[in-house]
Amino acid sequence: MAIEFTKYHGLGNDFILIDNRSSSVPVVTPEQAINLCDRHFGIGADGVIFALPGENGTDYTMRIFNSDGSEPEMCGNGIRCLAGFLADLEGESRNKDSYRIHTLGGVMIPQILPNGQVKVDMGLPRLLAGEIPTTLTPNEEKVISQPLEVAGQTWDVTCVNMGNPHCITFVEDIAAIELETIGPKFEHHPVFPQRINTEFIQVVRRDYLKMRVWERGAGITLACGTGACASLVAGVLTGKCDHIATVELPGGPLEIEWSEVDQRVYMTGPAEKVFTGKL
Ligand SMILES: N[C@@H](CCC[C@H](N)C(=O)O)C(=O)O
Repeated sequence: MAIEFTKYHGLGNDFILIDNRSSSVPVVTPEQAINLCDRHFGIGADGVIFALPGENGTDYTMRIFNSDGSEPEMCGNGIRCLAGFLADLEGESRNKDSYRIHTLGGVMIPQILPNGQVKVDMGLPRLLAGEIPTTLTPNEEKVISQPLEVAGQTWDVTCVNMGNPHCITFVEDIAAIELETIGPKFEHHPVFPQRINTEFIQVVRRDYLKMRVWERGAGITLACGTGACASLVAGVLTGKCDHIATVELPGGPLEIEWSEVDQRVYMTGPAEKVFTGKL
């Protein structure tokens, strides 16, 4: 069976998008996703994203496999790409600029703006240790500026769940972090039973953060949307940044707001179509 796909990226965080609207079961297995994501022997991507029929009254469902075949609950850059993909699939029959998307991390609402950027209502951040999940503190407590031993060093970490789990550390200079060495040690640390995405943040100004990320199931990526949202929330919780800030990633900037009105997090950034193909 031939399967059509479209390659998209959000700030260099790249995905293979598949039209899966006629079935609730992804047409590609996690093992096949690993091969498709391979940058030498496959198409090359950080993950495979499926546009499935909506559940619980939503317009569509998004599922995603990481490049290691694991299934995360949410993907920020991916959901912007999905919005662009759905708009393309709907073509002239499209009658709205925003979608309610069911994900394993909750309902997300991407809106395609007149300038082509996509603004996503990412919902409420979850902060309790049991919601991250982490065993760093008791289940009902927040993990804000807690010490964590990783690779013989004590790191000051804050944990935020944006649909998926994140552990954020503020540092003087993100360039000095040996991400490929330390990233896997955070990801597989026993205090994170579902593994973790790890962000290192340098505060340039209260409204400008620089970020590098080691993603669970994908390693170093050029950008992570949920990670940028989680990092801004961590910055507010630790008094380091404002509620609205630009987060600069290796692939480019995202605009993030943790609304003081409705406490929801909003992310705005690009979604770029690269090419289409057939498997
Ligand atoms: N790059 C994504 C996050 C993808 C999922 C992540 N690797 C996980 O396992 O949670 C983003 O833009 O949010």
